[in-house]
Amino acid sequence: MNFVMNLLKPLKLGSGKEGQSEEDWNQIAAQEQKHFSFESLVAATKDFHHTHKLGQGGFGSVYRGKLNDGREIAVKKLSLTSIQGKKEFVNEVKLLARVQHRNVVNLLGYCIHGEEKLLVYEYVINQSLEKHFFKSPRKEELNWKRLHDIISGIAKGLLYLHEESHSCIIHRDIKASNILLDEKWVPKIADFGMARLFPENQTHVNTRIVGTSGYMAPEYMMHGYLSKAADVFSFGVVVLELISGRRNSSINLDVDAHNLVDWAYKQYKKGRSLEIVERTLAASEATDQIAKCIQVGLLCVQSNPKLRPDMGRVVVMLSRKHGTLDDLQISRPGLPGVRYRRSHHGQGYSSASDSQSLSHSTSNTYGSSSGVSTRTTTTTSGTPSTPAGATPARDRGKRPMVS
Ligand SMILES: Nc1ncnc2c1ncn2[C@@H]1O[C@H](COP(=O)(O)OP(=O)(O)OP(=O)(O)O)[C@@H](O)[C@H]1O
Repeated sequence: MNFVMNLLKPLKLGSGKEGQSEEDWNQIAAQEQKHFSFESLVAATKDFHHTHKLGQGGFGSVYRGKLNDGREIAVKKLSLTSIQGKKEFVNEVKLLARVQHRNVVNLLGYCIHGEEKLLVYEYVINQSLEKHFFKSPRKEELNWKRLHDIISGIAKGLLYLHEESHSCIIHRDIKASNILLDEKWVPKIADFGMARLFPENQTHVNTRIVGTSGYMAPEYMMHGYLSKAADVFSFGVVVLELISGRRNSSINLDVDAHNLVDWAYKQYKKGRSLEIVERTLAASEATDQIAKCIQVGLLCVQSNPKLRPDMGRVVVMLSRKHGTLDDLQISRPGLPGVRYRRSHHGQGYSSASDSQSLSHSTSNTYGSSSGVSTRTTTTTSGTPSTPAGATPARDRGKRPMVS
């Protein structure tokens, strides 16, 4: 009963309200079920017809559909390798379905049909950031104002997942292809809870990935050290990618730099940070604001996770219309392949490059030399060494930290 009462509050049908009919209660209880029949999803997607397929992700295929009531949906058919029990799956989905924010893709419900487990999301029409922002030349509609709104929206969505939802959710795979855009270009973080639906002891699935090279914080990638700061790092990479129109892992930089993040930092140190700005954006008059956003991006990708701002601070910095961040010190960014060592002064990591020149580890497993954002799969035999007190990178990866 309490549970239903709580549900009523946001719907403004508060418990104190007189005349609450039984029908209302039933309706709300039914909504909470979040259950979709398999038949309704078959009908919505024309039997999962290939023309309805939106894409294939690490967790399964996604289909576009339309429900009888007119709602447009995206249905994710999870790969059958999930060994999670039905009850846990349902509990988890109900938990995730209560995660609701303007900048997070809405999970509408689920369906279990024999071995099949399906997730039903709101359909987000404008596809992913990745599909829009790395094209050259960019469309004029992707002007600075729009881009700034998108960056701020992602920051707010991440702040919500970290601090404002019922439990802290660390996404672990923030990247341009996991940010969808609605018809008004409002960004929505997708894939935010997939890992919660898979048990940690799951043996690896070929297609499943811990994170995406180029976006993963070095301390997480190299040592499995996971904290909210890992998402902050990935967010910083996305910011710099959107402003520059280049992928972090791209090797098409005709400059002496390991990747985009490294290049942006070097330009910043020389007082030439605006040189990384994408051509169409460079014409914008909001150069102060662009420069400030570059600084925010660079603050987020610092190698030492303790120096990165939390998302609350990021949101505040982005919302400040005037003023610079020049009083802030920005240290070296984290780079794949650089050794990280445990700080003597507390938990956390600092890179060898914080105090010395860059020293590359012998392993280049995580190097990005393909020019494409390479994804990294960790298997039982390939689990990175995990320092005491750190959350290990799991075989299944991407299990959000819940506090
Ligand atoms: N709610 C949604 N609305 C519209 N399109 C979606 C939705 N969810 C996913 N998609 C699209 O479906 C495709 C597959 O998405 P999915 O999240 O499964 O994989 P991915 O992000 O491409 O890869 P990965 O799972 O490895 O991160 C993508 O093209 C994505 O844009």
